[in-house]
Amino acid sequence: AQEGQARPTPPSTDAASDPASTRSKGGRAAEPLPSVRILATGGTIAGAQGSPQGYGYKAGAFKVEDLIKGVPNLGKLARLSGEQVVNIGSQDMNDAVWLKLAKRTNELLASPDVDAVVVTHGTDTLEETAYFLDLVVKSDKPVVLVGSMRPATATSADGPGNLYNAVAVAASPEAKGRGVLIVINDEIHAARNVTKTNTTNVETFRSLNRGPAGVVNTGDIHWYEKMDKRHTVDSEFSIAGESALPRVDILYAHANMSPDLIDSAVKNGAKGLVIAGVGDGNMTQPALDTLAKHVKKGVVVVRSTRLPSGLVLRNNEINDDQKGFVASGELNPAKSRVLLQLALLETKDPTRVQRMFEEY
Ligand SMILES: NC(=O)C[C@H](N)C(=O)O
Repeated sequence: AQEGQARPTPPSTDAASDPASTRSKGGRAAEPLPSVRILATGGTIAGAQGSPQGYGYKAGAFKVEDLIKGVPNLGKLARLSGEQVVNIGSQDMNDAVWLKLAKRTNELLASPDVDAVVVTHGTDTLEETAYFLDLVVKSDKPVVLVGSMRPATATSADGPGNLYNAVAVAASPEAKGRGVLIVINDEIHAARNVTKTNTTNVETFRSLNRGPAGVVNTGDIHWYEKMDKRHTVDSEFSIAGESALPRVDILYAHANMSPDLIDSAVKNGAKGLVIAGVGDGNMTQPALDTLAKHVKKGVVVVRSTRLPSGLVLRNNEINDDQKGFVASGELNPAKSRVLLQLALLETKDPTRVQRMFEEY
Protein backbone atom coordinates (compact mmCIF):
# COMPACT_ATOMS: atom_id res chain seq x y z
CA ALA A 1 0.00 0.00 0.00
CA GLN A 2 1.25 3.48 -0.82
CA GLU A 3 1.71 6.04 1.94
CA GLY A 4 -1.45 8.09 2.32
CA GLN A 5 -3.59 5.59 0.48
CA ALA A 6 -6.01 3.15 1.97
CA ARG A 7 -6.01 -0.33 0.58
CA PRO A 8 -8.58 -3.07 0.91
CA THR A 9 -7.37 -5.06 3.92
CA PRO A 10 -9.05 -8.20 5.15
CA PRO A 11 -10.23 -7.57 8.73
CA SER A 12 -8.11 -10.44 10.01
CA THR A 13 -4.82 -8.81 8.87
CA ASP A 14 -2.33 -8.49 11.72
CA ALA A 15 -2.41 -4.72 12.16
CA ALA A 16 0.53 -4.64 14.56
CA SER A 17 2.89 -5.78 11.82
CA ASP A 18 1.99 -2.80 9.63
CA PRO A 19 3.23 0.59 10.89
CA ALA A 20 0.64 2.47 8.82
CA SER A 21 -2.18 0.68 10.60
CA THR A 22 -1.27 1.56 14.17
CA ARG A 23 -1.28 4.79 16.10
CA SER A 24 0.45 5.81 19.24
CA LYS A 25 -1.17 8.00 21.86
CA GLY A 26 0.85 10.10 24.30
CA GLY A 27 3.94 7.89 24.07
CA ARG A 28 2.03 4.70 24.96
CA ALA A 29 2.54 1.57 22.91
CA ALA A 30 0.93 1.85 19.51
CA GLU A 31 -2.55 0.35 19.39
CA PRO A 32 -4.08 -1.05 16.22
CA LEU A 33 -6.35 1.25 14.28
CA PRO A 34 -10.02 0.29 14.32
CA SER A 35 -11.13 -1.91 11.47
CA VAL A 36 -13.82 -0.21 9.35
CA ARG A 37 -15.68 -2.00 6.57
CA ILE A 38 -17.05 0.22 3.79
CA LEU A 39 -20.24 -1.07 2.19
CA ALA A 40 -20.83 0.74 -1.10
CA THR A 41 -24.29 1.08 -2.62
CA GLY A 42 -23.74 3.71 -5.37
CA GLY A 43 -25.20 7.22 -5.49
CA THR A 44 -23.63 10.49 -6.57
CA ILE A 45 -20.64 9.90 -4.27
CA ALA A 46 -19.74 7.16 -6.77
CA GLY A 47 -21.00 9.13 -9.77
CA ALA A 48 -19.21 10.53 -12.85
CA GLN A 49 -20.14 13.60 -14.88
CA GLY A 50 -20.96 13.14 -18.54
CA SER A 51 -18.68 16.12 -19.39
CA PRO A 52 -16.44 18.37 -17.26
CA GLN A 53 -18.90 21.26 -17.63
CA GLY A 54 -21.99 19.12 -17.28
CA TYR A 55 -24.29 19.24 -14.31
CA GLY A 56 -25.86 15.86 -15.05
CA TYR A 57 -24.02 12.69 -14.15
CA LYS A 58 -24.26 8.94 -14.00
CA ALA A 59 -24.71 7.70 -10.43
CA GLY A 60 -22.86 4.62 -9.26
CA ALA A 61 -20.06 4.80 -11.89
CA PHE A 62 -17.18 4.15 -9.46
CA LYS A 63 -16.56 1.05 -7.37
CA VAL A 64 -15.75 0.94 -3.66
CA GLU A 65 -11.98 0.53 -4.29
CA ASP A 66 -11.98 3.76 -6.34
CA LEU A 67 -13.76 5.64 -3.56
CA ILE A 68 -11.25 4.49 -0.95
CA LYS A 69 -8.25 5.29 -3.17
CA GLY A 70 -9.66 8.74 -3.96
CA VAL A 71 -9.30 10.03 -0.38
CA PRO A 72 -5.78 10.95 0.75
CA ASN A 73 -4.82 9.73 4.24
CA LEU A 74 -7.97 7.67 4.75
CA GLY A 75 -5.81 4.69 5.70
CA LYS A 76 -4.38 6.68 8.63
CA LEU A 77 -7.81 6.74 10.30
CA ALA A 78 -8.67 3.06 10.18
CA ARG A 79 -7.84 -0.31 8.71
CA LEU A 80 -10.15 -0.24 5.72
CA SER A 81 -11.75 -2.86 3.58
CA GLY A 82 -14.60 -2.46 1.16
CA GLU A 83 -17.35 -4.38 -0.50
CA GLN A 84 -19.86 -3.46 -3.17
CA VAL A 85 -23.40 -4.32 -2.03
CA VAL A 86 -25.13 -2.74 -5.06
CA ASN A 87 -24.24 0.15 -7.36
CA ILE A 88 -27.43 2.17 -7.87
CA GLY A 89 -28.79 5.69 -7.60
CA SER A 90 -30.63 5.84 -4.29
CA GLN A 91 -33.86 6.85 -6.05
CA ASP A 92 -33.94 3.13 -6.94
CA MET A 93 -33.45 1.94 -3.36
CA ASN A 94 -35.89 -0.80 -2.40
CA ASP A 95 -36.88 -3.25 0.34
CA ALA A 96 -34.77 -6.09 -1.09
CA VAL A 97 -31.57 -4.00 -0.93
CA TRP A 98 -32.47 -2.77 2.56
CA LEU A 99 -32.80 -6.35 3.79
CA LYS A 100 -29.54 -7.39 2.12
CA LEU A 101 -27.67 -4.37 3.51
CA ALA A 102 -29.06 -4.79 7.03
CA LYS A 103 -28.30 -8.51 7.16
CA ARG A 104 -24.75 -7.94 5.90
CA THR A 105 -24.22 -5.11 8.41
CA ASN A 106 -25.40 -7.33 11.28
CA GLU A 107 -23.17 -10.17 10.09
CA LEU A 108 -20.10 -7.92 9.91
CA LEU A 109 -20.68 -6.21 13.25
CA ALA A 110 -21.15 -9.55 15.00
CA SER A 111 -17.52 -10.32 14.11
CA PRO A 112 -14.79 -9.22 16.53
CA ASP A 113 -12.71 -8.36 13.43
CA VAL A 114 -14.99 -5.45 12.44
CA ASP A 115 -15.24 -2.36 14.64
CA ALA A 116 -17.55 -0.21 12.50
CA VAL A 117 -19.38 -0.01 9.19
CA VAL A 118 -19.54 2.93 6.78
CA VAL A 119 -22.20 2.82 4.06
CA THR A 120 -21.74 4.98 0.95
CA HIS A 121 -25.16 5.86 -0.47
CA GLY A 122 -27.03 8.30 -2.69
CA THR A 123 -28.56 11.25 -0.89
CA ASP A 124 -32.13 11.02 -2.21
CA THR A 125 -33.18 8.20 0.12
CA LEU A 126 -30.19 8.31 2.50
CA GLU A 127 -32.40 9.26 5.43
CA GLU A 128 -34.71 6.29 4.87
CA THR A 129 -31.97 3.67 4.58
CA ALA A 130 -30.26 5.16 7.64
CA TYR A 131 -33.44 5.01 9.72
CA PHE A 132 -34.17 1.46 8.54
CA LEU A 133 -30.70 0.38 9.71
CA ASP A 134 -31.15 2.36 12.94
CA LEU A 135 -34.17 0.16 13.74
CA VAL A 136 -32.80 -3.25 12.71
CA VAL A 137 -29.02 -3.25 13.33
CA LYS A 138 -28.29 -5.39 16.39
CA SER A 139 -25.03 -3.83 17.53
CA ASP A 140 -23.87 -0.72 19.33
CA LYS A 141 -20.78 -0.47 17.09
CA PRO A 142 -20.77 2.65 14.88
CA VAL A 143 -22.70 2.58 11.60
CA VAL A 144 -22.21 5.72 9.52
CA LEU A 145 -23.89 6.56 6.21
CA VAL A 146 -22.31 9.03 3.83
CA GLY A 147 -23.14 10.52 0.45
CA SER A 148 -22.32 13.55 -1.62
CA MET A 149 -24.16 16.16 -3.65
CA ARG A 150 -21.56 16.46 -6.39
CA PRO A 151 -20.22 13.59 -8.45
CA ALA A 152 -16.67 12.33 -7.92
CA THR A 153 -15.49 14.03 -11.15
CA ALA A 154 -16.97 17.48 -10.34
CA THR A 155 -14.93 20.59 -9.56
CA SER A 156 -15.00 20.78 -5.73
CA ALA A 157 -16.38 17.27 -5.37
CA ASP A 158 -17.69 16.95 -1.80
CA GLY A 159 -17.51 13.15 -1.65
CA PRO A 160 -13.86 12.66 -0.62
CA GLY A 161 -14.12 15.10 2.32
CA ASN A 162 -17.39 13.56 3.40
CA LEU A 163 -15.94 10.04 3.25
CA TYR A 164 -12.89 11.13 5.25
CA ASN A 165 -15.15 12.55 7.98
CA ALA A 166 -17.43 9.51 7.89
CA VAL A 167 -14.51 7.13 8.47
CA ALA A 168 -13.22 9.41 11.25
CA VAL A 169 -16.62 9.28 12.98
CA ALA A 170 -16.93 5.51 12.48
CA ALA A 171 -13.45 5.05 13.98
CA SER A 172 -14.31 7.19 17.00
CA PRO A 173 -15.06 5.21 20.21
CA GLU A 174 -17.61 7.90 21.11
CA ALA A 175 -19.74 7.05 18.09
CA LYS A 176 -20.59 3.75 19.81
CA GLY A 177 -24.16 3.49 21.10
CA ARG A 178 -25.41 6.59 19.30
CA GLY A 179 -27.48 4.71 16.73
CA VAL A 180 -26.99 4.97 12.99
CA LEU A 181 -25.43 8.28 11.94
CA ILE A 182 -25.23 10.29 8.73
CA VAL A 183 -22.06 12.29 8.13
CA ILE A 184 -22.16 14.92 5.41
CA ASN A 185 -21.05 18.52 4.88
CA ASP A 186 -19.08 18.62 8.15
CA GLU A 187 -22.08 17.60 10.26
CA ILE A 188 -23.08 14.42 12.08
CA HIS A 189 -26.80 13.62 12.25
CA ALA A 190 -28.87 10.93 13.95
CA ALA A 191 -30.63 8.84 11.29
CA ARG A 192 -33.99 9.45 12.93
CA ASN A 193 -33.74 13.23 12.91
CA VAL A 194 -32.17 14.15 9.61
CA THR A 195 -33.81 15.03 6.30
CA LYS A 196 -32.67 16.24 2.90
CA THR A 197 -33.88 19.83 2.46
CA ASN A 198 -32.34 21.18 -0.74
CA THR A 199 -32.33 19.63 -4.21
CA THR A 200 -28.72 20.47 -5.18
CA ASN A 201 -26.89 22.44 -2.48
CA VAL A 202 -24.13 20.69 -0.48
CA GLU A 203 -25.78 22.11 2.64
CA THR A 204 -28.90 20.00 2.36
CA PHE A 205 -29.08 17.58 5.31
CA ARG A 206 -30.72 19.12 8.37
CA SER A 207 -32.06 17.78 11.64
CA LEU A 208 -34.81 20.37 11.70
CA ASN A 209 -36.53 19.54 14.98
CA ARG A 210 -33.50 18.72 17.13
CA GLY A 211 -30.29 19.90 15.45
CA PRO A 212 -27.28 17.77 14.54
CA ALA A 213 -25.65 15.09 16.72
CA GLY A 214 -22.28 16.77 16.28
CA VAL A 215 -19.88 18.44 13.88
CA VAL A 216 -16.73 17.12 12.24
CA ASN A 217 -14.03 19.13 10.54
CA THR A 218 -11.32 17.17 8.67
CA GLY A 219 -11.76 14.33 11.12
CA ASP A 220 -11.90 16.53 14.24
CA ILE A 221 -15.15 15.60 16.00
CA HIS A 222 -17.31 17.53 18.47
CA TRP A 223 -20.34 15.69 19.81
CA TYR A 224 -23.60 17.27 20.93
CA GLU A 225 -26.44 15.69 22.93
CA LYS A 226 -27.21 11.96 22.67
CA MET A 227 -30.63 10.98 21.37
CA ASP A 228 -33.16 9.62 23.83
CA LYS A 229 -35.13 7.42 21.38
CA ARG A 230 -34.91 3.63 21.01
CA HIS A 231 -32.60 2.27 18.29
CA THR A 232 -30.21 -0.59 17.37
CA VAL A 233 -29.60 -2.85 20.42
CA ASP A 234 -32.62 -1.34 22.18
CA SER A 235 -34.96 -1.86 19.20
CA GLU A 236 -37.66 -4.55 19.24
CA PHE A 237 -37.55 -4.94 15.45
CA SER A 238 -35.72 -7.74 13.67
CA ILE A 239 -35.44 -8.61 10.00
CA ALA A 240 -33.43 -11.78 10.67
CA GLY A 241 -36.01 -14.16 9.20
CA GLU A 242 -37.66 -11.74 6.76
CA SER A 243 -37.43 -11.94 2.97
CA ALA A 244 -39.90 -9.11 2.25
CA LEU A 245 -41.50 -6.12 3.95
CA PRO A 246 -45.17 -5.12 3.98
CA ARG A 247 -46.22 -2.51 1.43
CA VAL A 248 -46.75 0.96 2.87
CA ASP A 249 -47.63 3.89 0.59
CA ILE A 250 -47.30 7.61 1.23
CA LEU A 251 -50.06 9.94 0.01
CA TYR A 252 -49.56 13.69 -0.21
CA ALA A 253 -52.45 15.85 1.06
CA HIS A 254 -53.42 19.09 -0.67
CA ALA A 255 -56.38 21.38 -1.22
CA ASN A 256 -59.26 19.47 -2.80
CA MET A 257 -57.61 16.08 -1.97
CA SER A 258 -59.78 13.26 -3.30
CA PRO A 259 -60.02 9.84 -1.62
CA ASP A 260 -59.50 7.96 -4.90
CA LEU A 261 -55.77 7.42 -4.44
CA ILE A 262 -56.38 6.04 -0.93
CA ASP A 263 -58.76 3.41 -2.31
CA SER A 264 -56.34 2.63 -5.12
CA ALA A 265 -53.39 2.13 -2.74
CA VAL A 266 -55.35 -0.30 -0.58
CA LYS A 267 -56.72 -2.12 -3.64
CA ASN A 268 -53.15 -2.57 -4.88
CA GLY A 269 -51.98 -4.19 -1.65
CA ALA A 270 -50.95 -1.43 0.78
CA LYS A 271 -51.19 -2.75 4.34
CA GLY A 272 -50.35 0.64 5.77
CA LEU A 273 -50.74 4.23 4.63
CA VAL A 274 -48.82 7.33 5.63
CA ILE A 275 -50.47 10.65 4.90
CA ALA A 276 -48.16 13.62 4.28
CA GLY A 277 -50.89 15.80 5.72
CA VAL A 278 -51.37 19.53 5.52
CA GLY A 279 -50.34 21.41 8.66
CA ASP A 280 -50.62 19.23 11.78
CA GLY A 281 -51.30 16.10 9.69
CA ASN A 282 -54.69 17.14 8.39
CA MET A 283 -56.57 16.44 5.12
CA THR A 284 -59.97 16.86 3.48
CA GLN A 285 -63.08 15.36 5.10
CA PRO A 286 -63.58 12.84 2.23
CA ALA A 287 -59.99 11.64 2.70
CA LEU A 288 -60.47 11.31 6.48
CA ASP A 289 -63.72 9.37 6.04
CA THR A 290 -62.19 7.00 3.48
CA LEU A 291 -59.18 6.34 5.70
CA ALA A 292 -61.44 5.60 8.68
CA LYS A 293 -63.29 3.05 6.50
CA HIS A 294 -60.01 1.28 5.66
CA VAL A 295 -58.85 1.33 9.30
CA LYS A 296 -61.94 -0.75 10.19
CA LYS A 297 -60.69 -3.39 7.71
CA GLY A 298 -57.21 -3.56 9.29
CA VAL A 299 -55.20 -1.01 7.29
CA VAL A 300 -52.92 1.01 9.58
CA VAL A 301 -53.02 4.77 8.91
CA VAL A 302 -50.30 7.14 10.12
CA ARG A 303 -50.80 10.89 9.95
CA SER A 304 -47.54 12.72 9.24
CA THR A 305 -47.05 16.16 7.72
CA ARG A 306 -45.88 17.61 4.42
CA LEU A 307 -44.23 20.42 6.41
CA PRO A 308 -40.46 20.20 6.97
CA SER A 309 -40.57 20.53 10.77
CA GLY A 310 -42.81 20.29 13.82
CA LEU A 311 -44.64 17.39 15.45
CA VAL A 312 -47.93 15.82 14.42
CA LEU A 313 -49.75 15.73 17.74
CA ARG A 314 -52.09 12.89 18.66
CA ASN A 315 -55.73 13.91 19.15
CA ASN A 316 -54.92 17.57 18.48
CA GLU A 317 -56.79 18.64 15.33
CA ILE A 318 -58.11 15.14 14.70
CA ASN A 319 -59.50 12.61 17.17
CA ASP A 320 -57.06 9.78 16.42
CA ASP A 321 -58.36 7.54 19.20
CA GLN A 322 -61.86 7.64 17.76
CA LYS A 323 -60.80 7.10 14.14
CA GLY A 324 -58.07 4.54 14.91
CA PHE A 325 -55.31 6.68 13.38
CA VAL A 326 -51.68 6.90 14.51
CA ALA A 327 -49.96 10.30 14.86
CA SER A 328 -46.36 10.36 13.60
CA GLY A 329 -44.93 12.76 16.21
CA GLU A 330 -41.57 13.95 14.89
CA LEU A 331 -41.25 11.44 12.06
CA ASN A 332 -41.61 12.81 8.54
CA PRO A 333 -43.55 10.78 5.96
CA ALA A 334 -40.51 8.91 4.60
CA LYS A 335 -39.42 7.84 8.08
CA SER A 336 -42.96 7.10 9.20
CA ARG A 337 -43.16 4.73 6.27
CA VAL A 338 -40.02 2.86 7.40
CA LEU A 339 -41.23 2.51 10.99
CA LEU A 340 -44.70 1.42 9.85
CA GLN A 341 -43.25 -1.27 7.55
CA LEU A 342 -41.37 -2.74 10.52
CA ALA A 343 -44.31 -2.27 12.91
CA LEU A 344 -46.56 -4.20 10.52
CA LEU A 345 -44.25 -7.21 10.80
CA GLU A 346 -45.46 -7.37 14.41
CA THR A 347 -48.97 -5.92 14.67
CA LYS A 348 -51.93 -4.23 12.99
CA ASP A 349 -53.19 -2.79 16.27
CA PRO A 350 -53.10 1.04 16.03
CA THR A 351 -52.62 1.38 19.79
CA ARG A 352 -49.44 -0.69 19.67
CA VAL A 353 -48.25 1.12 16.54
CA GLN A 354 -48.89 4.48 18.26
CA ARG A 355 -46.72 3.33 21.17
CA MET A 356 -43.92 2.54 18.69
CA PHE A 357 -44.19 5.99 17.13
CA GLU A 358 -43.73 7.48 20.60
CA GLU A 359 -40.73 5.34 21.55
CA TYR A 360 -38.65 5.30 18.31
N1 LIG B 1 -26.79 13.32 -4.57
C1 LIG B 1 -27.25 12.10 -4.83
O1 LIG B 1 -26.68 11.14 -4.35
C2 LIG B 1 -28.49 11.99 -5.68
C3 LIG B 1 -28.69 10.69 -6.41
N2 LIG B 1 -29.86 10.76 -7.22
C4 LIG B 1 -28.84 9.50 -5.48
O2 LIG B 1 -29.57 9.59 -4.52
O3 LIG B 1 -28.27 8.48 -5.73
